[in-house]
Amino acid sequence: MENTALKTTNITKYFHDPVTIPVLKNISLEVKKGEFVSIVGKSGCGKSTLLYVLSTMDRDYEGELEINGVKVTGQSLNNLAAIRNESIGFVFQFHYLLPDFSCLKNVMIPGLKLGKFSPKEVEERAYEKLKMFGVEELALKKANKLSGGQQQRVAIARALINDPAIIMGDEPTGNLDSRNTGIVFDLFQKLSHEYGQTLITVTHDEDFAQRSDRIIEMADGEITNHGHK
Ligand SMILES: Nc1ncnc2c1ncn2[C@@H]1O[C@H](COP(=O)(O)OP(=O)(O)OP(=O)(O)O)[C@@H](O)[C@H]1O
Repeated sequence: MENTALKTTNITKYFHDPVTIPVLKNISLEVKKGEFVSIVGKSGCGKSTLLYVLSTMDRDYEGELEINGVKVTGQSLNNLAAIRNESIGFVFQFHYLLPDFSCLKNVMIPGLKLGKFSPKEVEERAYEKLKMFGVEELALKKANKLSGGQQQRVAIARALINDPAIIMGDEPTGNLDSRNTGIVFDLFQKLSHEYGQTLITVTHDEDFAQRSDRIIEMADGEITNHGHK
C-alpha cells in the first residue's frame, strides 16, 4: 500500500547459543507513513532483535521485509546499505558520537557519506538540524564537552541529516533524565506529525510509549498487541 512505510510478513529468527532458540516468531506488522510507534515488552522478549531486522542491518531471518513498498529481503549488502543510508536514521541509547569531532562534523558525516547533497549543503543542513534541536550554539564544540541530553540531541540531528523517511530508535531516551526525555519525545512527535516522518522506537519508558501514536506489545518473540485503536 502506498501509505505503508514498513511491512513485515511472518518474520522468524533463531539464535544458536548453543541450542537453537526462536527469538522472533511470525512477526507480521505494518507501520504507516508518518506514524509514531513504540515497541514495548519485557527485557529479553526480542525488541532490539526485531528493530535490527527492521533496520536491514540483520539479514539472518525468515520471512519478508518491505520498506516504502520495496522488498528488501534478499537484496545484496550494497543495495541494503544504500536503502539504509537513504531511508533510515538510527538513534541508539548511547549516542556513539565521535568524541574528538565537533558536533557539526558529527552531524555532517552521514551526509557526506551518502553524497546526496554537496558538502556545503550538508553543512547548511547540519546547522539547520542542530538549530531545530536547540543546540546550534554548540556546533563547533567537541562532542565530548556536551551534557548527555545535548549529546543525544546532536545524535538525533545526525540521524536526520539525510531526511530519512523512517527513524528508528533503540531506547533513544534510555540514558536521559525526564526533562531531556520530554525534549526528545516532543521532537520525535514533531517529526512525525509535522514532517510526516515515520518513527519506530523501542522503549522501556511507559510514559513515552503512552504518548506515542501506537504501542506494539511484544512477549516472548511475538507481537501480542498491535495497538490498533
Ligand atoms: N547474539 C545473540 N546470540 C544469542 N542470543 C541472543 C543474542 N542477542 C540476543 N539474544 C537473546 O535473544 C533474546 C532477545 O534479545 P533482545 O535484545 O532482542 O531483547 P530486548 O527485548 O530488546 O531486551 P532488552 O529490553 O533487555 O533490551 C534474549 O533472550 C537474548 O538473550
